Amino acid sequence: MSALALARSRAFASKAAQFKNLRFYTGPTIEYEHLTSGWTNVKDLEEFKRQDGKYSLQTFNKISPQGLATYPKELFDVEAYDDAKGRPAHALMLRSHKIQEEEVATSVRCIARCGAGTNNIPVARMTELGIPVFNTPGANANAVKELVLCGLFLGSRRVIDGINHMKDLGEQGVARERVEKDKAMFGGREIKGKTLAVIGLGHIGSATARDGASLGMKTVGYDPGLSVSSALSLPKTMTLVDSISSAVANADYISLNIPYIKGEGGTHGIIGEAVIRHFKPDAVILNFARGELVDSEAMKEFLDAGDGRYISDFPDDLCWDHKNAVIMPHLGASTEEAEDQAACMAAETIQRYLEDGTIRHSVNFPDTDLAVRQKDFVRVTVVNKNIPGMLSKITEVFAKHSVNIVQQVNHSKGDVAYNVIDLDPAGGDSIDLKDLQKEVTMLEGVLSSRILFSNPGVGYARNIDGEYHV
Ligand SMILES: NC(=O)c1ccc[n+]([C@@H]2O[C@H](COP(=O)([O-])OP(=O)(O)OC[C@H]3O[C@@H](n4cnc5c(N)ncnc54)[C@H](O)[C@@H]3O)[C@@H](O)[C@H]2O)c1
Ligand SMILES: O=C(O)[C@H](O)COP(=O)(O)O
Repeated sequence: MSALALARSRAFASKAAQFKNLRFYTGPTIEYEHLTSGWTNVKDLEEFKRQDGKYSLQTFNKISPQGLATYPKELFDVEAYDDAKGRPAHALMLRSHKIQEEEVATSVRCIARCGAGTNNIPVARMTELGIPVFNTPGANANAVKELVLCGLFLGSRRVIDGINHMKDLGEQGVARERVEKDKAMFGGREIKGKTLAVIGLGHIGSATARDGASLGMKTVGYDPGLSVSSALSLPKTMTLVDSISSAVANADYISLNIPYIKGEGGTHGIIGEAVIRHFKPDAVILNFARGELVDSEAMKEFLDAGDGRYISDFPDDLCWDHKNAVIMPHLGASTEEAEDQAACMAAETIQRYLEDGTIRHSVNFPDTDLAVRQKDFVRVTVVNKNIPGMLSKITEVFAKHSVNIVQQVNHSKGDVAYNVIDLDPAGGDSIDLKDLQKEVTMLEGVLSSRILFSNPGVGYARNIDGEYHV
């Protein structure tokens, strides 16, 4: 185990001890239902109780064992979704698996994508259901950038064609006599001094631009949502422009590094005829972002017409066998380092959310971090629609139950708002958390609530279209 993984594992072991301490809680009585996350029929309920005291984490895809090892065994059961055979999960972890809503049980509190793109997750629907979706910004960026650089070289020199040709010659036993004559078929050009356009200057795009510049390339970039940290890391000589068409107009190499977003205003087929007509006839397009960004028909016409190249990390129905295309099997993030980093980051994000209610790296929920909960305090989290008047309705329920709120935070993002509220039970004789949670959860506009106290894996309730699921 790496030093980082070991440190994480120790930190979570100390958390486990904290949970154990709660069994010695000696404050006023707290009525607390062993909430079972919507598993209403007896068989499932029994199944869920089997996991009492632990979080259940299920995985899709091949997830790095180093990341999974950061889950303390005394707090987490980790298994593949397919092995769980319908047992409910508290959290799901995946890579490129296209997850369906029916794979997200009512017990699921969060989903983490070990990687950048979340287009394989129905994020809008998860928001409606009050489920945060996390990703791991930057965790695999270096791996992808290195493959983009590889694509840059593959696009400038006919290395793959040359290698295949040598195999043919070898089979015929004529390699030595033909090599010097035949190499004229595979001439190339140099990277230095050429122009690299980078579309999307986030973690991967900005790193690609930096390395392009250090190879002696002129760099041009386009990103309407450029973050301050990315802007500060761009090469000083980079020219920023205000449209994709302007960025690509004089580019010899074009790197796409933007997310795929379906629907109106999204990025489906963004590299279509209207943009491609601005390409230089011999431009090399590097697509290590998503296949759906490129209109295949328009790309094929471009490849047919000139000496342009298409280097892509994704299947393409029309260009896959084109002589000027190099298509790879989605290898960008498939390095040991990237897989470990993404899985460790996702695992930490999930653990912090499940244990403290903290939100970081979510694509649909606001960053939220309330100061550490004191040992005997009860933490309640509430997810609601981001509509006026919700906060006062929520706090009214707490006031009605005469509980003392000691600290709270409320943040919103898009259609959703998230509250973390700490209660001090020492003020009164008892807290009826069971009724309080039901009342809060069933407020119109509330989607779900959790009580972070007592055993892990209990205390989750959802309001699904006016029905209470615990
Ligand atoms: N091939 C792989 O294995 C692999 C691995 C990681 C990521 N990816 C893909 O690469 C994408 C980028 O990854 P990242 O880590 O750099 O993400 P990132 O979020 O750090 O950066 C994306 C950038 O794109 C910009 N952007 C969004 N829409 C744009 C548009 N229409 N035009 C120009 N810029 C736009 C954003 O403002 C942001 O700065 C991911 O969404 C994913 O689809 C592929
Ligand atoms: O968006 C991403 O992070 C990449 O496409 C990586 O996908 P993978 O984890 O399935 O390799």
